[in-house]
Amino acid sequence: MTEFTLTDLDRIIARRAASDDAMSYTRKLMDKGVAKIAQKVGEEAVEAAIAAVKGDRQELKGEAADLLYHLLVLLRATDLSLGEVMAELESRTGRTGLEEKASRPAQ
Ligand SMILES: N=c1c2ncn([C@@H]3O[C@H](COP(=O)(O)OP(=O)(O)OP(=O)(O)O)[C@@H](O)[C@H]3O)c2ncn1[C@@H]1O[C@H](COP(=O)(O)O)[C@@H](O)[C@H]1O
Repeated sequence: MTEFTLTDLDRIIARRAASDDAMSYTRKLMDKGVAKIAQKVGEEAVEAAIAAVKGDRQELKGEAADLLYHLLVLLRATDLSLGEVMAELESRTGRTGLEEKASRPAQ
């Protein structure tokens, strides 16, 4: 199990989005704007769904990675942070962060 997280990827994306490296796919996507990034998210979501229905787990893994990467780029392009989305997900658990941490077994 890798320790690499969406937060780690989000930090990489932030650095690349702020760079002026013409070779950066992230930078190029940001330059194309929200509509193009949103289109990529839609395409990757459909490709992931098709892979799942086909039962192709290897393909689903790749498409899911593409989807998460493009979704994080979309959040950045729209000034919505990953933290805000995680807070929304946390609120749906009916718990506050403090309660969740308190209920975890001691390490
Ligand atoms: N996780 C990813 C990642 N996933 C997918 N992709 C790119 O997404 C693109 C999707 O390919 P497609 O064939 O669907 O798209 P395309 O034909 O190239 O482009 P369009 O014409 O459709 O816009 C590919 O070029 C992939 O390289 C990614 N590009 C970058 N990252 C991460 O972002 C980091 C920074 O990348 P750069 O910005 O390129 O330095 C990398 O180190 C990775 O960690």
